[in-house]
Amino acid sequence: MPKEVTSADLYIKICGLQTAATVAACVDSGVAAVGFVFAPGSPRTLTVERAIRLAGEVPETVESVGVFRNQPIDDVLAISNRVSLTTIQLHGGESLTDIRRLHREGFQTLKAFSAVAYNALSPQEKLGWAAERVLLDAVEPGAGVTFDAATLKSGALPTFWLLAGGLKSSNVSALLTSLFPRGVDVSSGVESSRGVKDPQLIRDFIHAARGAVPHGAH
Ligand SMILES: O=C(O)c1ccccc1N[C@@H]1O[C@H](COP(=O)(O)O)[C@@H](O)[C@H]1O
Repeated sequence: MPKEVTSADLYIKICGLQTAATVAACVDSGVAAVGFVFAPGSPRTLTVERAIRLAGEVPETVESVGVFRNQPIDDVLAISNRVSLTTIQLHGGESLTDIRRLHREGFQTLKAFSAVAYNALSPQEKLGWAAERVLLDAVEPGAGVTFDAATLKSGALPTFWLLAGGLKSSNVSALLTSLFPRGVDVSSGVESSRGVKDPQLIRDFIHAARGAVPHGAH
């Protein structure tokens, strides 16, 4: 996190939402982004029809993010347009060329890498991603598993990067003040059981994350 990031501009994304109540808990708490999972095989995967209804509850000031993994870019674009998403998060082997196409189509992007995969990029490859919004995660996204975050301390990181992977209200503060990402993304850590989001756990997480950084006026 650039050291000047304050509680007002810390980017907090809550992912895997499936109900109007949890969307409202996020929006009312002033998150930067809410995530809807379209990658198949997750307990959080929702239908396009339900996502359209939920995205309709998200104000323009909050990013509506679709989460995809190794799906054809034409399909990603079709879903994103139907749901009126603002942002596309990609968790597979998608390339910078794919990212640039999504930008040309008017979407913001988040490109996820496992920390292991990101660390294994060459300096030239890291340079290619340096200006993109990148999310650094554990190897299995959405599993609530942490990774050795110290491995991120030695190499070059993009200007805008988010930390994800096993975050919860009890560990987010220490990780924010140790790694200084631009923000955080959480799914499992705000669930009462796998795939089931809890509005109070969402509020607790946001409170804990904001408490870790200097106070800033909204
Ligand atoms: O949440 C999912 O099920 C999911 C499925 C496929 C790709 C990404 C997914 N979620 C992303 O996983 C990370 C961290 O999740 P967790 O907090 O460790 O459970 C986050 O970036 C979600 O957007």
